[in-house]
Amino acid sequence: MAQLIFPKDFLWGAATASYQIEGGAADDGKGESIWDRFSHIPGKVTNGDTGDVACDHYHRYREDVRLMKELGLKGYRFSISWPRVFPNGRGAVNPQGIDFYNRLVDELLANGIEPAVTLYHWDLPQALQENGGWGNRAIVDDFAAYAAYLFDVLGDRVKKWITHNEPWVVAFAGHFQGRHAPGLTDLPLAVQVTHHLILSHAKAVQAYRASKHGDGQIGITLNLYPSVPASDSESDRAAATLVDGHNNRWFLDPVLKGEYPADILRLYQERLNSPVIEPGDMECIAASPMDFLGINYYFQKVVKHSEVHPILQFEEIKPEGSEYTAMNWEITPQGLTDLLVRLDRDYHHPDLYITENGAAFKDDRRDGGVVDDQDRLKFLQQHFAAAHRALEAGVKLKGYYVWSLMDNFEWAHGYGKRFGLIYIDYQTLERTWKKSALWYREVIRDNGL
Ligand SMILES: OC[C@H]1NNC[C@@H](O)[C@@H]1O
Ligand SMILES: [Ca+2]
Repeated sequence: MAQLIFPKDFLWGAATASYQIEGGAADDGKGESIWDRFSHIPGKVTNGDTGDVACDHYHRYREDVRLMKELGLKGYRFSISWPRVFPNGRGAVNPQGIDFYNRLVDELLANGIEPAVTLYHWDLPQALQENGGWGNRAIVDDFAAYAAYLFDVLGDRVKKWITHNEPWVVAFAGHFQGRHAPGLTDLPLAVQVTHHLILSHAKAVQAYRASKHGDGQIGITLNLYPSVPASDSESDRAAATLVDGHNNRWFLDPVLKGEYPADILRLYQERLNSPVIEPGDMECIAASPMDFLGINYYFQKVVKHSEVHPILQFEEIKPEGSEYTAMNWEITPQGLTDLLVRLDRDYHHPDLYITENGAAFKDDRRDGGVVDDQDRLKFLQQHFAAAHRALEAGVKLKGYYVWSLMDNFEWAHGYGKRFGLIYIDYQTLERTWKKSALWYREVIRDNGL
């Protein structure tokens, strides 16, 4: 019998994303995405891995839904490949592309699994990137039109929508650090991209409210983490505040309070002359309240002051004696509790979903026909317990999607980093259960642990 019982109707789920699992990168009329382009540039992705085939979910989705059913998932979070639906980003729809998502949604519903759809999880149509992509303000209307089309076609059956996945990563990994598509290294541009992402989120929310199927829930997913000063020195505490502003508050404040945080806005506008905010933008953002906040949680960060960059004056440290995942991320379950309690306190008690939490480990041990991933099972156990502590503190946590349903393309790391509850053999595409999946099935059945 479980000791930690979760609320009735708590939504236990798992998450994936289109470019990471679908494959079929040029099948049935799909257009090129910026990740198709980026992953084929030599040196960008470990081992030269690409999403050409991935888990071949595009062809194997019925088998994968069957696995979700066996897992007992209540919900499944997945993303739609914009260029599979609009090969050129706008204009003509690809009927075979939207047909795939219609079939997937119907298969989920037929198996009693609630779909949660992410509109954008990084695979922008390459045709739009040719026009400047997220750096060109015209993208805001393209995104709103793309969203409105999906609300119209899928909105009768899909009642949970997420506009963006991790806008910080889209903006800064893709336009400043250069380690993600489109591989740019321009900080003022990255900040301008954050504004276009947030504005496009607001326009999509407004399009949802205006759509004939707008009776569901819509939100955004942010990658958030507590930032802890490495010492109690003034400079380290200032660095932690800067990281909290740069990674967390810059996104939380506009989507939940309708304004950018003053400290970060001043820093960016004085030092970067960015973002350009046009008259009416902030009113539009403030006038587009959402129904829930999605949180992707993996770690907390310990930061110290650093001159490594003239503006982003912080550096992460890796505490001695801690446990780390295969991504070299410190394992910090208490950070999840602290984050959830903080969000509840500082942002007026919003409905929250953990839209991603999970870990990569080597997954190189077998126990009979099952992958013996005790480290992932323990990671999830600790983080589910941490979420339960937040529930006990009154946080309105409504559900938890484990990242990920299956091993998949981990962006610049390729296929070498395995986050799945289900193991993928990339030679045969065979799916194999891991012990963490068998354990998760019990948690869902008992609604607790
Ligand atoms: O790094 C693990 C995950 N993090 N959030 C976004 C996903 O696409 C990643 O695979
Ligand atoms: Ca518009």
